[in-house]
Amino acid sequence: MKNVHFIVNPIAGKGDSTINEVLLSQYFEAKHFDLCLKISNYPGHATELTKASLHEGAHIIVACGGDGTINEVASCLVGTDIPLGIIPFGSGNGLASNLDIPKNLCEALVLLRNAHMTKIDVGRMNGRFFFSNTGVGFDASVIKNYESSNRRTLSGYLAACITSLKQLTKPQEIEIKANGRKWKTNPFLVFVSNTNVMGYHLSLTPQASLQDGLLDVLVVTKVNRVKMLVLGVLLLMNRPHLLKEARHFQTTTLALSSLPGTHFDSQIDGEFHVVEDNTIFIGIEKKALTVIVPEQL
Ligand SMILES: Nc1ncnc2c1ncn2[C@@H]1O[C@H](COP(=O)(O)OP(=O)(O)OP(=O)(O)O)[C@@H](O)[C@H]1O
Repeated sequence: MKNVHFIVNPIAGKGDSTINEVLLSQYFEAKHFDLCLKISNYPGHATELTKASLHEGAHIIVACGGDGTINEVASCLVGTDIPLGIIPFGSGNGLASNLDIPKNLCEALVLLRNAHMTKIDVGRMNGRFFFSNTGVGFDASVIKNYESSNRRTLSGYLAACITSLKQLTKPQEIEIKANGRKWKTNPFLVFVSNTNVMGYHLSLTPQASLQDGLLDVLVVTKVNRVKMLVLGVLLLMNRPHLLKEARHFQTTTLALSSLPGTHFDSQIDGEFHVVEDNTIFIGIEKKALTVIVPEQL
């Protein structure tokens, strides 16, 4: 008998998920599977529910939501043998897109039932895990505006980009250390990714792989508004690295530091996060999470 626990974020995406016990029982026969469906009632609740599921002996834990919900659930599974299942109910669904997990609920349930597994890398930013991406600068500002707009759609995301452009101030100078080198720059954004999609099928790092043990980093130095528009167009074409001011590299560690007394606004897997410090250390844990994926992956 396999215990499969589903943790559902009811507000993810359009907030219209139709998952229920009756539907699940059509895919998971009662003689082989013991199912448990839990609903997240507030931010952070999915983490508490996942920890409880681990104590209750779950064999598989399924995050039903977007990258934020996956982050809350998967952070409890890193380094364990308990596989993460994903039902992509989110808006952007960066990790699910990279893993080719279908958005269609029935197809995603068939995939879970087949339970083909693989291991993926996990990013860590100052002790917090990320599975898709993290970033500072313009990227964090967009997520801050996106969250406050309460419109978790592509048009809401684009509107947040425009608001962030209007609010743009002179970027602070930071020091970046990676691959044994260090340099100072005033970046428009520093984006660090484990996945080749950041959400909505858009990508700042189309060459990234979930299984190469490397972080893909895109640093865009100070740019004027025209260049920002060019970056926006290149982003829509998934070719942001073609911008002259964009520098892409791969690394296993990355350290960012700003002047003493300052702090970083960041985003982790699409959720706004204030780093109460002037240093950020980002690393990668190779193949530290087991995930249920399509057989051909
Ligand atoms: N009942 C709830 N009410 C309000 N917020 C919740 C609730 N349950 C979870 N959350 C929070 O909702 C946030 C957004 O969830 P999630 O990222 O899964 O959806 P999304 O933003 O639509 O998808 P994506 O990140 O893929 O764009 C998460 O930060 C999570 O902490």
